[in-house]
Amino acid sequence: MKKIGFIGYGSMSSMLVSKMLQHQTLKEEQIYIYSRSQHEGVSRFKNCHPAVTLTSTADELAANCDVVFICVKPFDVKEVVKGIAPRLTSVKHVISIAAGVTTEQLARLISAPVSKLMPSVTSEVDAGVSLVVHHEQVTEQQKEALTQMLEAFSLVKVIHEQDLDAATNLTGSSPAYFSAICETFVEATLSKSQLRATDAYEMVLEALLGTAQLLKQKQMTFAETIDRVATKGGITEEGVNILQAHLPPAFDELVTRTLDKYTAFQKQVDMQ
Ligand SMILES: NC(=O)C1=CN([C@@H]2O[C@H](COP(=O)(O)OP(=O)(O)OC[C@H]3O[C@@H](n4cnc5c(N)ncnc54)[C@H](OP(=O)(O)O)[C@@H]3O)[C@@H](O)[C@H]2O)C=CC1
Ligand SMILES: O=C(O)[C@@H]1CCC=N1
Repeated sequence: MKKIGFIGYGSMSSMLVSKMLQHQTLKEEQIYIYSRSQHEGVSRFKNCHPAVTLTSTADELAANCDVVFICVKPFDVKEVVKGIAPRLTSVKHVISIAAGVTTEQLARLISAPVSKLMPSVTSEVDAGVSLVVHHEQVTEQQKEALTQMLEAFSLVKVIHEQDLDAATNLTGSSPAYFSAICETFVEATLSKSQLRATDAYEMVLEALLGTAQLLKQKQMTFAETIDRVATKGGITEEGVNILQAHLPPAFDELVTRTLDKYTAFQKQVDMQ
């Protein structure tokens, strides 16, 4: 039975561990966690899952585990990985979830094959996409094992690293973008109506869910959905026209600025 370790027990790693346990893709006995701060969430998790091993150092975790997930913030990755590099030999598999740190940057530090995973907070409700990139030397068995760990609670897409940052905008980041759009939409509506905020929130939430279900279950395209709702010469058409006029520059800037930030992160990691 392979031992699977998680370095860092924050928002994403706690979600990944809980989901893997819930869907029984991992057993408690297989799981090792190293939490630098050993915060309350870690002890609560250990109380619920007594067979999980909490290690007192990252080195102890790396020495014991076959697969090591690096779940720390981008600028902490290098320090963590350098500290355990001698343990990350060619028989192990290292999986980093840090945005803006490439597999190549990690491969330069260790002998173990490296993959990158971009999870999504939407996997908390068994939805969303897990983006995966494999560097050279990751074996077919390791690729398959990672897919199996993730596919119970997400759609797994294995892609080329050159597209990872752009794809992350559509997956891992988009719940924040959709929320920002809905928040603005609700605020504008509230400023011109007597609706209660809670009702407006509920209305937009149900509409959002329904739209996603329509698109998915009926396999409707975005254009078809717009056509079904925006009657020619009607009211919605007016709203769609406004969005189609104003959104392209906003999204163009969003994509440009976020991709530039990934590049800046990579450069900063190189300089560390
Ligand atoms: N939030 C999201 O939706 C997504 C996040 N990501 C990536 O996931 C990574 C983690 O993000 P997220 O979970 O949101 O962030 P959190 O701040 O919730 O978690 C980061 C964790 O890193 C740990 N940590 C920091 N420094 C060290 C260190 N030197 N040694 C050991 N552990 C350390 C801390 O864990 P502890 O206190 O347990 O030591 C902390 O909880 C980031 O790199 C981010 O780019 C990727 C896709 C989506
Ligand atoms: O915002 C971030 O840095 C990470 C990457 C994807 C989602 N959250």
